[in-house]
Amino acid sequence: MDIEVAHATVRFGGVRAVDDLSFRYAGGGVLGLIGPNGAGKTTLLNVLSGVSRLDSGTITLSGTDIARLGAEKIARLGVARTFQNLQVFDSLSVLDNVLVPRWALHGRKAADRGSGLTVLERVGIAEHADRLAGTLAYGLQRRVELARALAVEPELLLLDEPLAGLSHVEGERATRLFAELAEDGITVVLVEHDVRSVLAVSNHVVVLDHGTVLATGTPDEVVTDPAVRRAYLGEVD
Ligand SMILES: Nc1ncnc2c1ncn2[C@@H]1O[C@H](COP(=O)(O)OP(=O)(O)OP(=O)(O)O)[C@@H](O)[C@H]1O
Repeated sequence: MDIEVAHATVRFGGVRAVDDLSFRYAGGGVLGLIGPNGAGKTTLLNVLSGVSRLDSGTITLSGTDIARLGAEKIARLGVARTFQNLQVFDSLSVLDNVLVPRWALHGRKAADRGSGLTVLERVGIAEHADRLAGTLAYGLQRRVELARALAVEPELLLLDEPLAGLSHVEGERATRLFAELAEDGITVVLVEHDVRSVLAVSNHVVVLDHGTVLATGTPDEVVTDPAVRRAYLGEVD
């Protein structure tokens, strides 16, 4: 899914969380979004998914201007996301956690057990289908959350800090899965503090700072960018 952000601005009182931000991504693969704390990464995901509104500017997804659409209409365009803090229904089974969003978006017929199990298999938790989601270990709950997002069969998948709290092994497994999802044709936008993992899996990286683009390019290009090295490593020219 092609993403075009043009002069996007989101204000919170006096703070410009996103400040006249513009970039274009042709879609497919993994777009890594990195930047220091408070750079505006989550706010950008929020406007891409309709959780927050732009104050000015436009965001176009494969030709559709979403700036004034609500979250449900954006979801119907094929956009799904995960959150920094887990969004899992603790008291529902793992299977029902994926069937609820399928039913909500695609209707009752799309919410049969078999289709739910297919999604759970994709993230490797089908064996836990009938357990209450809240009883699973944290790393597995993260996978339930990812399964909930995949359940609606998105074209664009927005991941906010999906590796936070995972062990090294779980993180590597998750990163491999993101690459596979991209190979399946889903455009993945990855916001993540673990820069090494972002650089390893992304085709293209946008580095944000103070709500605007500090650098953009391939992983190799951004790591050698002097502005990025200054922002991250405190290096001087
Ligand atoms: N709801 C809000 N109300 C007020 N200020 C906010 C709100 N949400 C974000 N901000 C401010 O906007 C700026 C960008 O925040 P945002 O959470 O988008 O950054 P981030 O890059 O995701 O940061 P982090 O890496 O710490 O999650 C910060 O200065 C933040 O304090």
